[in-house]
Parts: sequence; structure tokens; C-alpha cells
Amino acid sequence: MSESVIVTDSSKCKQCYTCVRNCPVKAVRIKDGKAEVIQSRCIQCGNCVKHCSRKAKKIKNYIPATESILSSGKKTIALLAPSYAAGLYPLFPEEVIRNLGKIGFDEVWEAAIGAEYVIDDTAKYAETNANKTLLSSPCPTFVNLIEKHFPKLISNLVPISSPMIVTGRIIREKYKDIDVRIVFIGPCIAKKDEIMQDQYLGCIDAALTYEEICLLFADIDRSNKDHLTEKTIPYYTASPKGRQIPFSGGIISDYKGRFPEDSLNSCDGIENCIELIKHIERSDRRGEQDFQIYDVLSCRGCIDGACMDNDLLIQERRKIISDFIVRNDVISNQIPFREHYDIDRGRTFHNRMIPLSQPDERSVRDILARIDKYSEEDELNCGACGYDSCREKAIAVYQGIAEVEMCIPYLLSQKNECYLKISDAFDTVNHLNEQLNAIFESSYDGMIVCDAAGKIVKANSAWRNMVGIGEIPDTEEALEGGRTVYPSAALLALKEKRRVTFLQECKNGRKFIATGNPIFSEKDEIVGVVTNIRDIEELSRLTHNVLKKNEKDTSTYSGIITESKEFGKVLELAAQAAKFKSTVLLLGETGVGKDVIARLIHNLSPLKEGPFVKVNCGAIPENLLESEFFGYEYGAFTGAKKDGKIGFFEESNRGTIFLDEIGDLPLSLQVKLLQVIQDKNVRRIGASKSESVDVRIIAATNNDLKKMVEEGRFREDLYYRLNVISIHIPPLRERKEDIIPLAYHFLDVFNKQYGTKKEFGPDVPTILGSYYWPGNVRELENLIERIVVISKDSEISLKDIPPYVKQVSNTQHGQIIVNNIMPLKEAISEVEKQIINHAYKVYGNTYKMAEVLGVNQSTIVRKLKHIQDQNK
Ligand SMILES: Nc1ncnc2c1ncn2[C@@H]1O[C@H](COP(=O)(O)OP(=O)(O)OP(=O)(O)O)[C@@H](O)[C@H]1O
Repeated sequence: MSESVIVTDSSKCKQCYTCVRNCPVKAVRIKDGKAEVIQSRCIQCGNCVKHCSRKAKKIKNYIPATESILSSGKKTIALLAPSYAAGLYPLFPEEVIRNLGKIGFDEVWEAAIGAEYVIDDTAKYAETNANKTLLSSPCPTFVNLIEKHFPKLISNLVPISSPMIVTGRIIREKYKDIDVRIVFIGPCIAKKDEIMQDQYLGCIDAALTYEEICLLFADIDRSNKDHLTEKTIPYYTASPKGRQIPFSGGIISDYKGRFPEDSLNSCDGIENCIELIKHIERSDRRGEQDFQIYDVLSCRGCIDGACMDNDLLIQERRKIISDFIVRNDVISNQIPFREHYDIDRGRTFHNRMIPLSQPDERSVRDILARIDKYSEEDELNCGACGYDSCREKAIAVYQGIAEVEMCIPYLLSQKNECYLKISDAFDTVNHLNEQLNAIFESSYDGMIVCDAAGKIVKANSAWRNMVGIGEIPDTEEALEGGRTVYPSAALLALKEKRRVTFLQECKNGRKFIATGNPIFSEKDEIVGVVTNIRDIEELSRLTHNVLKKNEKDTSTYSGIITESKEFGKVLELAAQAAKFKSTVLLLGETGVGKDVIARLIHNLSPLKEGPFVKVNCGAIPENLLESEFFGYEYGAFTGAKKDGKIGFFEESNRGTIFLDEIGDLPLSLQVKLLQVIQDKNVRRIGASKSESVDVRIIAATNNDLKKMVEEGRFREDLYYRLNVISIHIPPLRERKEDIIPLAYHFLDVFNKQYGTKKEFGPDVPTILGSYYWPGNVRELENLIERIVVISKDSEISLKDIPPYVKQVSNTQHGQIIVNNIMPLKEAISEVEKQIINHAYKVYGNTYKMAEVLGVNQSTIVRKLKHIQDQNK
């Protein structure tokens, strides 16, 4: 195989894929992001060279070879392509000939001389091969196209050498006894390849483009040696017949009269050529033949060759050549070439096709999936990769000539994802730093960080205040040296390479519990130490104050403890309801505080001086209910007290009757209750007349009364009578803020009750705060009582907490209660938000949260940030 005519300068290639896009035969391979021409597929049309804005495509340079030819002392002949008059414009032909002489050529020949033979030979061949469609062969790009991509049509090519080769052979025949050197000058890249073909070796020695010859001409001007090198050289010219070959259809224009006009056609432009080939293949298959001879040129004629380097329009070039065709007076010594040489003008063609492997459907889909294209919808076919469709590109990937990452939309989405990850990581780091600083600075403990030499690199204000130091001295002596603290936990931890805790005294006389924590590198070397100091006395004072403050804040409704918004609303509603005598219905699970609220309403109401009578409707035997509620007269029934009995209603006259567990009231009594509410009258059993009563009714239940009404277990009319003002008291798990204050409250209550001074140890309130509390406040109250009674030490520690509380707290197995119907996505994000918020309140530490919630710490940081942003 001949050497590459077009190569890529990879340092200039910038992955724009323009060459891939413009290559009509996909002869560009992308490897490691760089384009390279696949010589075995390249047809040297020059499209990639023309379209590369980076000028990264280089064509084989014959200038050095030409220069050595010119200085070889041998007879040198310049062979000008038939388009030269337009290609070298604005140089006029006479100037071109003169310049060629100046740079050292001995003669100039027009390749159009050989064209005359080619035209005749093609006609003769056509006459003897009338039964097949013939394709002219002077255009080397078109010949490459057939040989490398459509070899089936090789037999359609006219086996005649090009005008360049034919003229070259004539020259060699004419000067067969002389060692001549021939340099072809033309507009074509493919000519550089043609001269290297085995069958033409030794015919043409170099093939220059017009641009290259101009560079050599430029040397004349630079050397300013015009007068020294001036010589008149022979110039062999062709007839008009040969000179028209650079036009599209140039060969067949001579055949008028010789062939029927409807048997001749021309085709130019590479895309049209490919279409023509497909058309002929189809026609051949069908045994049809529409034209006998096609004159084919891959460019729009040689006048539009790949290396026509001037700015002329094609029409202007056409005009120049048309004028030139009939000019016979270019220079004084031009020699119209009329000699005849019987040389070999034939040629052979070869099948040079190297087929690429074809993938099956699955392989294509696999490749597409690698760039997130799973369905046809994902295939954008944007063409940015140089291929018309994602599928074509996937096939090219399979064939090893494209790279899967060449997809710009995919790369952009990757870039965005990457950017998001990086910015997330930055956010996380910043956030962590901020958090760390905030924690460090706001810590109640005094904290310092020292380097491996024991020099303080960071100290929080608590530490400075506690040890009584303003500025931290910038020396290793800052600690023990100045006896700021003694002994220094930091220095001891550094020395002993382990965590140390002991009582430490400061210069100002204060004593602290100090802990030094050495920090080790991955190589197990000490890189520093973090020390914290804690003033135990101060801490206990503070705890006491906090508890006192809590008591004060939460005692607006004496004995009722709350810190939550939810329960705060209940209190507000209760206070509002208390102002009127309306019936109030309290709804809520067992132990949530319905009793507490009922008493509150009574105490805040105008009836507060009157009685508050609580009746547990579920606890009274059914046969006694009526008499308990309404009382009875003397001798009303067997077993009745002698002097009769006053009922609950009468007992609560001018006060409040609190009907707890109202859902347990049998239907028979529900009717009677309804009457009392409506008539405000009660009649004792056995009595002849009713007594009026002035009672505020508060009912409570943990049942779903509405459902009971639907099921016929509770009277609807009574339900509406009771449900004038309903107050829902949320369960404790829905107002977690109340748990810890209530826990402290009950601790206080039972300490007083049992004469103890028990305290919660570390982590106990946190564990209590995380428990699910199905029995609500009552369960909490009972648990604290039990702990106070049972725990042995004055500090209540985790071992005193029953395992079921710890277990549920630790594993967060709390049941999630769903009250509303909402879109699942919203619900999930709401649950996530609540869990994260809750974990944050409980742990206040993203690492611990991550551990408990079973996700990465970075996920926690990101989600927390998202939640906080939402709340802004
Ligand atoms: N906010 C609160 N502050 C202080 N103690 C409370 C509070 N809420 C409830 N308690 C106490 O919790 C215990 C249970 O409360 P309460 O009896 O009011 O609940 P309940 O809803 O009426 O229960 P049940 O449905 O079982 O009758 C009581 O000892 C009560 O004093």
C-alpha cells in the first residue's frame, strides 16, 4: 500500500469531528480523541482538508522532492494540469511558464496533450463495449471510490490511464534516451497518490498542488534573481479538444456526432457520484442501461479541484479556461504538440475494499446504552459526533473507528453531573467546616487544638474564658511553660500517645476535668491533639437553672408542661372554649392529656368555682349507669339507699361534668343523655318531676365516634350535640419537643414524692426523646416513676432504661402514623424531612445521624441543607 497522502497533525486536532462529518466515506477514525485518516478507506477527495478550521490535516508535500529534482542537473519537465490557467490565476499563462523556467524547469508540457488520447481511447473503448454502462476514469478520486468502496463497478470503469500519466509516458517516450524528471502541477490531492501506484511508478516524479508551486515561485521574488535565471523554455501545448477536459463533461463534449446524445451523461461532485454508483448498481441488477458513457469527476470538474487555492468563483474559472482553450499565443516559443507516440495507455483496476465488520442489533443497543440511550427517544441524532444518526455512530464504535464518548449531549450531561457532584462536595466541605467551627466555638466546654509539637493552633472562647487568657501565645510554651494550665492534658496526651483525663488546675486557680485526645495520621503518627476542659460545678449550676427556667416557661397553665407548637394550639383552643358553656368534645389516644385539658377548661371557665365531676363511662356497670347518672328517689328500687341518691348531673350542677370514655356509653343511656343536653333537666329514677341543671358537659374519647355513628354504635344526634367544639390532642410522638421537658417534670414530681434527688445521666433524655411512646404522657409518667423508684444510683443511666425503650430509640422502629392521603412522592419526602429534622434535633451531629439513619454523612449534609433552604 502506498504511503498516506493525508495525515492529521494531532497537536492541532481539537475533537470537533468536522472531518468525520465531511468525509463522504467515513475514512476518519477517532482514537484517543484525535482524528486520523484511514488510508485504506480514504479516497483523497480533500473534504477533510478543506473543512478543518484548525488546519490539522496535512497533505503530502512534494516541494522538497521538487527542489532536489530541480537541482539534480537532470532535464526537468513541468507537467501542467489542464486547469492551470484558472488554478494559478492571477498569474497569466505566460508568467507561469516564465516562472517555471526561472525556478529551473527545462520544459513545460500541458497534461491536456494526453487528454486528447484519453478522449479518443475512451470513445474507442465505448464503441467496443456498448453493452455496459461506462464510467470515465481520469478522476483519481472517483477511481479510488470505486476501488475502495464499490468494487462491483470496477468493470464499468474505462481502463485508460489519466491524461497526466499518458502525457508523462509520451514525454518519457520522446526522451527515452535521456534521464528526465517530470513534476506534475495540478489542483488535486489524489494525483499525489496516483503517481505512487505500482503500475505508474517511474512515470511522474512529483505531484505539486498550485499552492505548492506558488511557494516555489515566491522564492524567486525573495531571491530577487530574476535577471540571472531568466530563460525561455519550450512549452508544449495541447489542442482545444484536450484542454476542455477540466470541465465537467469535458470528455464527452467531443463525442457529439460520434455517439447518440442520449447515450452520454456527466456527473460531478462526490455525493452525486455515490448516488450515481448506487443507481448503476441497481440498474445493472435489473439488467437496464440508461446511458452508455458517464463522464465522472468527483469535484465540480477539475476547475473546482480540492487544491484550487484562489478565491475565484467557479463561473470565473470556467471563463478563464474557456478563453485559454482557444489561445495559441501564450508565449513566443510555444510548440503545439502534434507528434504521435504509440505508447501504452491502458491501466488496471484493483479491488481495494477492506470491509468493516457489521454489528448485530444487540451490540448496537449495548453501545447506545453506554451513553444513556436506551430507547429511540433518547437517540437525538444531532450529528455533533460527525455521524448522521446515533445508530450510525454506534456502528462506527463497533467497527473501531469512533469512540463511544464522542456524544456531545451525553458529555454535557456527564459534565453537569460531575459539576453537581463537585459543587455538592464543596458545599459539604464548606458546610462541614462551618458546622465544625460553629460547634467548636459554641461548645460549652473549653476546647483547644494543638499541633504535634504542642503549640496551640486553635482555641475557642470558652477555653480562653475558663483559663483566663486573652491572646494565645504563639509558642510551644503556651501551655505548661506559662503554667496556663497544669498539668497540660494536651502535652500529656502527646507524650503518652493516648487519651488522658484528669483534674487540671489553671493559673487563675480554677479546676477543670481535662481530656486530651491525640489525633493520628493514616501512618499512625501523632499529628495533633484536641483537648477539652469542663467545669463540673458550673455545669451542674447551669443544668439546675435550665430546669428552673423550663418549669417557669411551661407553667403558664399550672402543672401542664409543653414546648411544642401542637400542644400549644390545644391549650389555646381549650382556653378559648373555656370562656363559653358550650359542650366540648376531647379527642385523642389514651394518656395524651384529655383529663388535663378537661380540668383546664373547667379551671379557666366562669364555672371554675363550681364542681368538676369526672365520670368514666366505661367503668360503670351497665345496670348502674342510669342511677349513677341521674340518681334515684327514696325506695325507687330494691337495694336503693334509704334516702335516695343524687346523680352525677345534679352533683355537677353549676360546674362541669367530664364524661370520659363517652364511646363506651350504651345506646339506651345515650338517648337519656341527649335529653339532658337538650332540656337541661334531669329526673331521678322514681321521681315524679324533673330538676333543671346548669352543667357544662365535656366529653372525651379515644374512639372514632364518627365511625361508631356510621356503624350504628353511637347516636348521630348525640354525636352532633357533643361535637360543638372538638379539640384533638395529638399523641406524644407527634409533639416530640414535649418528651424531654415532660421527662424532667415527672423526674421532679417523683423526686419530691419519694424524697430522692435523682438526675438523668448523659444520653438518657436523648433516648427517651427518641422513643415512640404508644401510651403517651401516661406511659412516660409511669416510666419515670418506675425509674426513680428502681434505679440505685443518684444518676439515672442507660442501664436503668427498659430495653424496649432503648431498642426502639436506637433503631428508630417507631411506627409512622398516616392521617392524610397525599401523593406518595410528597409523602415520602415529607417523612424523610421529618425523620431528618427529628434526628437533627436528637443528635445534632451529621455523623451520628448518618449512622442511625443508615446513609452516608454527605447525604445527610446535603439533605439537611436542602431542608434548611426550603425553610428559608
Ligand atoms: N401536658 C402535660 N403536662 C403535665 N402532665 C401531663 C400532661 N399531659 C398529661 N399529663 C399527665 O399524664 C397523665 C395522663 O394524662 P390524662 O389522664 O390527662 O390523659 P387522658 O388522655 O385523659 O388519658 P385516658 O384517655 O387514658 O383517660 C396524667 O397523669 C396527666 O397529669
